[in-house]
Amino acid sequence: MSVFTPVSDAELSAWLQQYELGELSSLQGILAGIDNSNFFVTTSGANAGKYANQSRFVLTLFENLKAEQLPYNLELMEHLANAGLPVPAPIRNRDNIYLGTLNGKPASLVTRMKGDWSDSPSVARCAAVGDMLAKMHVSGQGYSKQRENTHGNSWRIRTAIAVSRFLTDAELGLMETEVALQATFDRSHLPVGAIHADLFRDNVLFEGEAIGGVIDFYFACTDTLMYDVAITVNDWCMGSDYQFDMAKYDAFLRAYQAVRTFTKEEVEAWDMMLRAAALRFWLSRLYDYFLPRPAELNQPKDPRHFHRILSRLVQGTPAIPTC
Ligand SMILES: Nc1ncnc2c1ncn2[C@@H]1O[C@H](COP(=O)(O)OP(=O)(O)OP(=O)(O)O)[C@@H](O)[C@H]1O
Ligand SMILES: N[C@@H](CCO)C(=O)O
Repeated sequence: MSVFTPVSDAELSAWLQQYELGELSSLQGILAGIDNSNFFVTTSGANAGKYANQSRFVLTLFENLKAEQLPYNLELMEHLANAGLPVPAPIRNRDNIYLGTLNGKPASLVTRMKGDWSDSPSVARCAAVGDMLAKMHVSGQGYSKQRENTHGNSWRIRTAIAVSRFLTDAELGLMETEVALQATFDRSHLPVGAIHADLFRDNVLFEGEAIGGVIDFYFACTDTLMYDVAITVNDWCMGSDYQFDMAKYDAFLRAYQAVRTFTKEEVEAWDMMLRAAALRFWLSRLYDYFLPRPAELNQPKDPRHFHRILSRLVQGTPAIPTC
């Protein structure tokens, strides 16, 4: 379980007085998640007003992001929710503010989305995610705030240095080559916009084959759209043999392109985007595994998974299907 900052019923009840959501009915720490402290919150519900029909929320205490970094993410969620996409909407308090402080951490309540995630998605679910990601990218073009990717080039270099002593010679060779290649790869001609940047299987909730919610926008930033596609494809379409599952790969990329067509430059950059995405999560998992933060209980994710993906990707990547 990753609850880094505990919250008691009494503390939350007092905090909820700022909102028109009724009284606290239940508070439950969430087992999943490795970055923030998350809780399911149920209230008795408001009698009237904007949130009259809502009683199920998620409370997040942000463990790494500072309050001044959060408006980009929370207002992006609001922007996408207002566009009709199934994204949690931040709840505004009586003073119309959606971000507060609880137990010393920036904290926000958002709507609780319906559905469950699964680690073995069907081809139809992969297509649904391709479609949704493209809709988020298109809608994100109308979002005016900007935020630099905190996991970009300088982070890659810093993190590679920090974890280098834990790597074998072969791993270190691969990492140094890839960090250097990504540092000089020219992305300037690729379309940019608001990206989710962490759209893994555990961040999409399904009700049957329909998406009930896309969650966890806390790595969202302004970056190359194709990089976001690559992050998502590496997770959703990778087979257990570290080859892409071509039915999922084709379904995802066709569904995406039915909403937003890739440019010629994006198609040409595809293999480097897939490698950048694999490198990013190899690095962050290595860091979390070998240099963990103190937590009540924390289960770091396996870095070798992304080492294997990256090792496979450097041998070549399948073409993007044309529509
Ligand atoms: N708005 C929401 N609606 C429904 N469930 C949610 C919502 N937000 C979070 N959850 C639940 O909480 C779990 C953890 O949330 P999340 O993935 O945001 O954790 P995190 O630590 O912030 O991120 P990470 O994915 O980086 O570990 C999710 O798997 C999901 O079960
Ligand atoms: N999705 C990430 C964890 C959150 O950043 C991973 O699987 O490594």
